[in-house]
Amino acid sequence: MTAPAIELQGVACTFVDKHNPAQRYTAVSQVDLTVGAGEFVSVVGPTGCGKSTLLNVAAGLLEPSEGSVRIFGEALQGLNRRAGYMFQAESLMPWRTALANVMAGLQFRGVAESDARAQAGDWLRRVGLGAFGDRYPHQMSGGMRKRASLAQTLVLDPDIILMDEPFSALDIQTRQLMENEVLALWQGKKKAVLFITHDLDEAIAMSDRVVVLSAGPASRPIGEFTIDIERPRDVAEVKTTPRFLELHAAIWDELRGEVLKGYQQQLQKA
Ligand SMILES: Nc1ncnc2c1ncn2[C@@H]1O[C@H](COP(=O)(O)OP(=O)(O)OP(=O)(O)O)[C@@H](O)[C@H]1O
Repeated sequence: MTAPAIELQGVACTFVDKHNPAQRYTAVSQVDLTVGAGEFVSVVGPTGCGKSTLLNVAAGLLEPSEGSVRIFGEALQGLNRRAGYMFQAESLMPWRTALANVMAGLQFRGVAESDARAQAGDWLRRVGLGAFGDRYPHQMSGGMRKRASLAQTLVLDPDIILMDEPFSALDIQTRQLMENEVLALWQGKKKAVLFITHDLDEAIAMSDRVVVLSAGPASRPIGEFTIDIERPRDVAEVKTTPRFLELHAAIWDELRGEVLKGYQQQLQKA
């Protein structure tokens, strides 16, 4: 049997309070989470519960205070070099064109310039930006910049893709286009995806499995749902199917109480 692409076991992350170093805050605790090779898993949960923390642990950007992280069966040490990331924030370098941005990762890896240029051009075409390689980020729309970021991530051919609310800044139509494009690309290559989102509709429409986190502190998975909706999917169409609505109701039932708790905590903090 192939080892899971990502396997978190008994993970806890405790932070020191910035304002009061004597205080500790345990964001997540007792987290077991796996993503199989080629599997698309979304994590949903109330605001501030620790979704990004878990993604950072899987990326090797944050060492957990407890527990273990295995990547394709091997203990993760330092950065996860089998993973590519796509975060909410802009990842493009403003002083580079779209093509130069997509080429950059390959060049850092020592790929010859002509080869890097050809591969980057190929990925720009695949994300619909073939004619825009010479544009700078400020000359592109938000959707185009996201496409370029996607090409920038996928050109490195990672076995694992980590996505933290990558489309949350986009308008709904552009967002649906991007979601469908990601699904089509994923369907072709079947990478393992760990996808963080606030949006339950998006999580269900995209994923093979949705994991629900409890409200913090010491947030942990409290529910796991297999999304048995056939593929290929169109994210807009799938939302009108009876099975989608059934799954949505079941997951929301689990999530609602936690969202309310998370909201109360935010109010108390404010
Ligand atoms: N480096 C850090 N130092 C201190 N506290 C941190 C640190 N990183 C995260 N936290 C705290 O851990 C908790 C979880 O944060 P995280 O960003 O993982 O949540 P999230 O679920 O991704 O949030 P959101 O839904 O708002 O994006 C929050 O209370 C946050 O303030």
